[in-house]
Amino acid sequence: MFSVSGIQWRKKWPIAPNLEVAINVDGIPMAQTHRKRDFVPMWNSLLPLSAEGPTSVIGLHLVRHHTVGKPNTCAKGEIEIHQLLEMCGQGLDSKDVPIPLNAVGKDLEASPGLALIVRLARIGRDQVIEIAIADAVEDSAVLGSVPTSDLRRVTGFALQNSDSNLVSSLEGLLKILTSRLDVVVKIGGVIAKIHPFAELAYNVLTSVYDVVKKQQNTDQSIVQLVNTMVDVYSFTKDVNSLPDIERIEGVVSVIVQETARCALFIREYTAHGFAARLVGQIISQDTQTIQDFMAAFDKHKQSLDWALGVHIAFTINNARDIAQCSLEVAKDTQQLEILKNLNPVKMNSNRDGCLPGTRRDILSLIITELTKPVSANSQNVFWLYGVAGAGKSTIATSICQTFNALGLLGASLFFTRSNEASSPSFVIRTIAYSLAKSNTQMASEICLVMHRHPHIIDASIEDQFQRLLLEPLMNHARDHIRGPTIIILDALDECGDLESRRRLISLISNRFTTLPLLRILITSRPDLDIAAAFRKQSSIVKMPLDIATPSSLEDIRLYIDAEMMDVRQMHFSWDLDPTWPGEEKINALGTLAAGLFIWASTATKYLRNAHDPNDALDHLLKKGSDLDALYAVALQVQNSGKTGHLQSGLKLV
Ligand SMILES: Nc1ncnc2c1ncn2[C@@H]1O[C@H](COP(=O)(O)OP(=O)(O)OP(=O)(O)O)[C@@H](O)[C@H]1O
Repeated sequence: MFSVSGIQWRKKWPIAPNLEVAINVDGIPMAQTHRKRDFVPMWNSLLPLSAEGPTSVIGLHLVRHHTVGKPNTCAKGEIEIHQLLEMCGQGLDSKDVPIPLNAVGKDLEASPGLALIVRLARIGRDQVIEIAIADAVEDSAVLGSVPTSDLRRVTGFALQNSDSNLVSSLEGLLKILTSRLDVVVKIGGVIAKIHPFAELAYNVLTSVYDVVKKQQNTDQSIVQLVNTMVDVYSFTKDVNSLPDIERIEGVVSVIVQETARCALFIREYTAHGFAARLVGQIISQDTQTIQDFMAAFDKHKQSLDWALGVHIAFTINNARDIAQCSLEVAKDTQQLEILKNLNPVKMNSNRDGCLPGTRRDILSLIITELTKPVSANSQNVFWLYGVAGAGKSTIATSICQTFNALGLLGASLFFTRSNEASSPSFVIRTIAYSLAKSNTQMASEICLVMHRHPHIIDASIEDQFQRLLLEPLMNHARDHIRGPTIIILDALDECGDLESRRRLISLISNRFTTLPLLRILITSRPDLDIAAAFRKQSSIVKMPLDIATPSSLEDIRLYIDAEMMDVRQMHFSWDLDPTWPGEEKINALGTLAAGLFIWASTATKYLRNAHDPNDALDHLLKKGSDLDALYAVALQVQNSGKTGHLQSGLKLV
């Protein structure tokens, strides 16, 4: 057991220094306590030591870790084993013993009372395991998120399987990591941009935990990786005392995104990777990936320590940059030149995603579905359908942003009727081009196809599908067991017309389900041709976007409430009350919207652009929920010359 007595810091720190005790025996490093952020730390750790004999010297260093830079020893002491045994009473139920320390450097006052308090314990191997694991899950229990029965079960498991220390320690580490992530999921309840990633990482790691429990073998490298993540998440222990969580929001959000990506990797690795490694297929690539993740987490830890310890605004590469770092990009310029011959079109979304805090359930459901482990017979096409203006494209935009940040986005095509590029004939080759751009293996495969079939872009879309997508993906999948790559096709009903998209719809419903590695999210209105083709296909997962659910109605209310801030700002000269137009009227508008975001967005645009916001609001409430009536009110005001900005809003509708 370790604590420290007589500690007097020379400086006043804004937060407690990060301390550990490092122990060596005869100069050989033996063990260290976990790091503790406390002005007077109590580690309470059990540290197994072994020594040559009674004259071996135990060296103890009190080490301070910094937010940046190397750790330094701030006090040290030493004692011979036989002295320690005498002081402790031969180790049987021994008493606390102070080992005097000398202050080193400028951190601590030299004080005669400065000492590490230790106690000897003589224990068996099983007890070592039991204590180590109980110690490991203690943190989770402190967080209140792990029931005691779980604690006992983990310990029990370790004892029964004391030959497979590695597995049990990975299991214990995963348990801590998920309980720490649970804290972050709860923080994500407040900071919406963290939430989807934290929830994804939590769900995936929980499933890894279930797999690991059953495995007899695992890799030391994965144990180290999870250990590194556990270390990064130590900040969750201080959540209640953190000065203000917003200050570290940027760093935490990057960490959580990295964790989600890493969790997906670990799941693939533990589920499929082990068998593949046995036949020696992907070992070097995985080793590199694990090292990259460890390096990234170390970097994030430094950023976090920096943000926690130094009270300055901290700017970090945005998530996109981080994702791009590990994305395999087709760098070969020659390859890029060949790929350009695919004549891809740009159909990116330039709109905003969901207002933070809205659409949580459906976003979480879609993310979970899209990230399920890839297996030969899993469903891989997901169709989100709903009436006009329900909010499908906004959801697709959020999903696109999420997977782009995770580095898992293969292609995204946002069709719009007014854009000539929204033609079925461009779809397959644009997907192929995007996939090639994001993955070097796919780039090589597709370039090979283009070399063999120089006129492939003039071929039928069925041929293009076979040669540019199916065959390259099959070849690619044989050698690379990796997480899913996401393809998004938004507003399929706006891609061409009934006649021109007939073959594309048939291709999607009959052949896309055979594509390995890809997960495809399609959104559309339930137009007859699309509904008829997808309805009968059991391998397509159908997700209705129901506008009448309580959560949809609550989301709209949240949205209107948020938009009113803009309306008040726009009409600052009216000196509106900060709560204008009041809860009752916001609820009335929410009821009129009846789950249709397009109604809410048109109505709030109308209020923003009106001359007299009170007058406009009364008009709106009188006219009821009919969209036509809403447009009529809007046009009436515009024709009377009271607004000059409304037309653009109406065009959008
Ligand atoms: N979760 C949301 N948060 C903020 N705004 C939203 C949200 N959902 C929808 N909106 C707003 O409502 C408008 C309509 O939404 P969206 O275009 O996503 O609907 P849609 O179902 O795709 O419609 P359509 O079928 O006509 O394409 C958008 O312009 C957007 O401003």
